[in-house]
Amino acid sequence: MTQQVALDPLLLAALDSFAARERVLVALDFDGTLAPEVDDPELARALPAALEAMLGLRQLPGTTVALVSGRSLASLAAVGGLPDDAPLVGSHGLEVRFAAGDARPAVDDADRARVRALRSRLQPLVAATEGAWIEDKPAGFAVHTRLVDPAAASALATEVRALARDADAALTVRDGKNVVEFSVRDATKGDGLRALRARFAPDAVLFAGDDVTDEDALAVLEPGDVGIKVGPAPSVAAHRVDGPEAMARVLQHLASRRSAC
Ligand SMILES: O=P(O)(O)OC[C@H]1O[C@H](O[C@H]2O[C@H](CO)[C@@H](O)[C@H](O)[C@H]2O)[C@H](O)[C@@H](O)[C@@H]1O
Repeated sequence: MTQQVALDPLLLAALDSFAARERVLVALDFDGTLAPEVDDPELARALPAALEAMLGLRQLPGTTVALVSGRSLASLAAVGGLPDDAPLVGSHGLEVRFAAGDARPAVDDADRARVRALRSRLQPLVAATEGAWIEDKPAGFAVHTRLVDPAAASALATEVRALARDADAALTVRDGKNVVEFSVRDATKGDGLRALRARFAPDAVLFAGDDVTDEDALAVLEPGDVGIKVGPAPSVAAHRVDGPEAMARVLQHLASRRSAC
């Protein structure tokens, strides 16, 4: 199926140049980029072709494959499909794991107290909205509205944003796909990608993502890097693909070219 997706010639040329670099970092958003969207985040998985290509790339010399997600590190590790030693960035850049077991606590007791206080203020509103639910993360939580009637979802998003601002003016608030996220820390995926670049010292980085928060990572790419927007939304990325199936095709092409170098 993914073999039939045609990729733009300019993207193919960029992938071929990237594949020939000695040390590369392939850093990928998860939901909406590798994994099609589903109602239950715990059931999201990368498309098999994408996972196979990532696992193949990991075996090649000078090649680091990392996931960079808004999910908590624990959630990303659970659904990501990569081995335990794969680098992961969770919580939109806040939680960083370079290798198995080296993740440091991302929050302290004061952060946890702020999260608890905020959650207790917002929880009754969420509980009163059919289909809405809260996903907990180390530095905050996400209010999911995917299964909520659209008008009610919009009203809930407005209400929880206003209540949260009133409760804690220093919060970071992010809008995602059918989700509003609150964090007591303000890291971004750009911070996460910078940390990966500093640790693995690649000659070039490829980053792909579909959502607004992925723009922070795309914005810190450098000359010679490859940025790919997944989907139709506005982006600073130089390249674009339609969705996860086309992204799987990108990874297959890259794995094939790099293994031939
Ligand atoms: O940065 P990402 O890897 O793209 O993660 C962003 C958020 O993804 C998850 O929520 C989204 O995907 C769910 C599964 O497809 C979907 O049900 C939900 O509507 C989407 O918003 C995840 O649950 C969040 O924690 C991530 O921040």
